[in-house]
Amino acid sequence: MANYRDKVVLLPPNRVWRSYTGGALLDQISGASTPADNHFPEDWIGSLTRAISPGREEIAEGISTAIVDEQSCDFGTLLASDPDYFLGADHVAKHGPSPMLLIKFLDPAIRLHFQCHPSQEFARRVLNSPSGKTEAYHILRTRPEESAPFIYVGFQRPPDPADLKRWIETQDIAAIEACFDKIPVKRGDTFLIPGGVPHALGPGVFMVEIQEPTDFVARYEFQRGGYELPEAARFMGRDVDFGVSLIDFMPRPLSAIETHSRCGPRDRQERGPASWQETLIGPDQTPCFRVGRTCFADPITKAEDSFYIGIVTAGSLELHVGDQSLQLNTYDKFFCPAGLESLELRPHGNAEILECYPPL
Ligand SMILES: O=P(O)(O)OC[C@H]1O[C@](O)(CO)[C@@H](O)[C@@H]1O
Repeated sequence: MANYRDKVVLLPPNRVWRSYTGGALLDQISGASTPADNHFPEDWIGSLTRAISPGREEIAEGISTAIVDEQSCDFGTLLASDPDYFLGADHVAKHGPSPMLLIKFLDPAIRLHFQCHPSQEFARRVLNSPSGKTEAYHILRTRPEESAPFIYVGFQRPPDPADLKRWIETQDIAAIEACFDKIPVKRGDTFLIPGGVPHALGPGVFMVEIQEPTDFVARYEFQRGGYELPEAARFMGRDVDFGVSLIDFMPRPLSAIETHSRCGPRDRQERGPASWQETLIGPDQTPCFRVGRTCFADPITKAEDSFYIGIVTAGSLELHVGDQSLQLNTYDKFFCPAGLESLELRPHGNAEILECYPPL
């Protein structure tokens, strides 16, 4: 194993097949010569979660590779070599040797399927899993051809469950879509989507997704972008009643979305004359993860109580820790071990880091 102490761990691209299309921007970020949208619209970051994709059961897709001390290794093997150092003894005592976190870049070219994920309570009760799939979106940018970028987070007009079941069976997508209003999004917005809340991301919305570490999804739309979902991939190998049983039918008018789904920033703490750290999602909003952001134009020393996955969401900087010195650019991402006391960050102009923390 590489000499990993007193170093951050870099997380190179880890593209994952999905049933929707996108990824041209991710290609561009990683320097591909001919960026193109295809069925690899996501980059899973610091992932120990295996993707569940129809027809790809034999491929161990989703698990991240890590780079530490200039050596490439399996991220899970690295964490397992010293869980208390990487994750923190308190985290390991409470949650075991798993980060309990999954972060992704999502770069959809098309609107995603109408879908819903189990809540933690549903996952524990029905799926024998400690995690459901509560998720959060932090919008990074939107494609210029999308003049009114949006997401759907429902229902604004909840249907009767029996009607919804019929619309799913007959694929009356217009009727399903009519249960939602478009929620406009822009760079810097953050939304929390608890398990049980039906949703669909709009086209061209490039984001960081922070979520519980599972790939559980029920999809109510069977065809998107010319791809037909096999039956087993629609309701996690179960039937339409199971798919509908995941859904929370509580009405969520746009005013409630603004109050409950749109998050932060708050709890601003000054870190320098032109630098601060703030909370985007705190433990009072979900028990599943926490999200913060550091905006800085001064050199700062950054110390945290727990491990986190950091994503440079604007600008560029030099990161110094011990004898490690790294140049990080926009959309670079890294894992900062719990055992690492502090980092020195020297921005070139204005820079911004999104911090994705595990549950408490
Ligand atoms: O059902 P689809 O279109 O493959 O989308 C699945 C994707 O949707 C999300 O749940 C976001 O809503 C991602 O986490 C996931 O990878």
